[in-house]
Order: sequence, then C-alpha cells, then structure tokens
Amino acid sequence: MSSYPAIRLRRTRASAWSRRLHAETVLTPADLIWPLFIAEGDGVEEPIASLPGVSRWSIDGIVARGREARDLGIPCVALFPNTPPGLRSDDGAEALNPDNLMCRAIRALKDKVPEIGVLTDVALDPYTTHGHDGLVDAAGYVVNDRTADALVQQALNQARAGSDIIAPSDMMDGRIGLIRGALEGEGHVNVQIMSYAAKYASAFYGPFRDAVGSRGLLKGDKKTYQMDSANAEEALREVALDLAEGADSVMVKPGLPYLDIIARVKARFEVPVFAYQVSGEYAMIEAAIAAGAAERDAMVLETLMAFKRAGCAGVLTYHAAHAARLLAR
Ligand SMILES: NCC(=O)CCC(=O)O
Ligand SMILES: [Mg+2]
Repeated sequence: MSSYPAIRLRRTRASAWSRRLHAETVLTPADLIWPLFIAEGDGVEEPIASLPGVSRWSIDGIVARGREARDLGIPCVALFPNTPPGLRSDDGAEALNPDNLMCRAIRALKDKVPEIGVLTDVALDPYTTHGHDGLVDAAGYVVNDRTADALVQQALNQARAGSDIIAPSDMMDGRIGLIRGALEGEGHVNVQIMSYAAKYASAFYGPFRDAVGSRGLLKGDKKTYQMDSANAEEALREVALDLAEGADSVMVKPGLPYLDIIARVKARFEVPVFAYQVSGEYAMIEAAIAAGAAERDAMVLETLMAFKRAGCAGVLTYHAAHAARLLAR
C-alpha cells in the first residue's frame, strides 16, 4: 500500500473547470460600487496625480461614466464633489444648496441613467475651509450635535435631488437615527442609508483629499471622530448602534487593512456589509504595478475577491470599471 495520502486536496485544483466548480466565493460586476469625483464645468476631465487612472469629471462626464457603469453591469456609483474654493466656508453651507455640484450630478444621473443606483456621501469635508467633516468650535474640536443637525439637512438635500443611498461618512454619534427620522418625515421611505459605521482615522485617505480638494485645507487630523486602528470591539459597538438607529447596510473603511473587522461584523450581525477600498489602497496597488512589482489584472481581482471572502455584499473601489471589464471576459 502507498504511504501517500488518499485525501488529496490538490485533486479538485487540477483543472480550470474544477477550480471554477469548487469556488466558494464569486465576484461579479454586481458586487461593485464605483466612486466618481465631480468637477465644475462642461467637457472637463481633470486627472488626479496621486490617483493615476482616476479623474474628476464635469457632470456630462459623470453621466457618461454612469452609462459605462450600467453597460458593465455595475449597479451603483458613489459621488464626491470637488467644490470650487470660493464656495467653501467655515460651516460648509454649500452642502445644503439644492443646486450644488452634488445635487446637479444626482439629478443628471437619475434623469439620464435611471437604471443605476446613486450613492451620495454625507459629511461636510468637501465643503469646509478647514477640511473637517463637521462644524468646528473655537478650540478646533468638531462638535457632534450641531454637526449632526447639519448632516440631516445635507441628507434631505440629497434625497430631494434623487439620491438612492445616503451614506454618512462623518462618524458623528447619533446621526443615523436623526437622518432616518428626517427621511421618513419627508416621505423618502425607500431612500436607503449605508452607514460608514466603522471608519478609521487612516493614513490611506491622502489621494482622496487631493481629489476633493481638501488636503491642503485640513487642519490637524480626524482622530477625535474617526476610529483608532487599535480597536475592533468598538467597531462592533459602532455597527450595533447604526443598525439600531435604522441603517440598511454598514460599511467598514478602509478595506484591506481591516478585513478582520469586516469578518467580525459579518459574523456578529449577518447584515449587508460593504467595504471601501480607499484611495491609498488603490494608489498602493497602482504604484506596485508601475514599479513592475505586480501584475494589475490579477492583483485587482485578488484584492476584490478578498472582500467577498471576508463576507462583503459589495465593495466601493476605484478599480470598479476595470474589474468589471475583466469579469465580463
Ligand atoms: N468619505 C469618503 C472617503 O473619505 C474616501 C476615502 C478614500 O478613498 O481615501
Ligand atoms: Mg457611530
């Protein structure tokens, strides 16, 4: 008798058809949300140096990206405005303007590409002169309750423009319940809330701040409201609260460095969990490719599969269109 094993896990890996048959996790274009940056103007494309391959687009370009998403089978896009400097203020009041860049982009997408979902970010950082997500007191502290009141108004402004998913990314306490109540009060009963429930104060957000024009403006850091990377149990408390307050789905952000959080949230709550593979992760992957250290297609698909394997319902990723093209092959 052979001393070699009868149980051979390599048996099912021996051919491509068998590997496909035994795959435990599936990644499809329907798992992807494509973040898009909006610029003022017409016919404008502004490449973002720290996010090679990603541009800001004027609203006509956003609509074109929306059509591209639809044709690739991507169900949803996420919008972020680069507010012109003259419209930024201490209190970020432009966030409440019904004709701001965000609202005009929402209306254009819902009018021209009604087949896709539009997710909109709720936080004041693209609109403030200090780059913080909320209102700042004399000592520079981001105040919770007055900020939450402003976020409620911002969320209503986006819902009135046609947003499908309100995504508060600010990490103020209590804002999900307040926003849910206000949406219900105005009859927006089917507008979803995807809460950035566990958002960490991270070194991976730099290129995003370039993209929305807040990098040079940001005073200090966001550690008094975003989470400490040391903490996991606290993430579970954050998620529990946002679900109790009415979130339809929750997000963990950043993505790859926090796969343990995603897996724990999914195991504990069994609700739709999304990950944001953030700008610094995208830039890191692209830098590795530019340095000849990695092959783009394989690396993009492997990282996205990791999110699905960890339990995600979907992923916000700047690689969404590229990945969807690969998956269509
Ligand atoms: N509220 C949205 C983000 O902060 C995105 C961060 C990133 O992509 O780095
Ligand atoms: Mg919270």
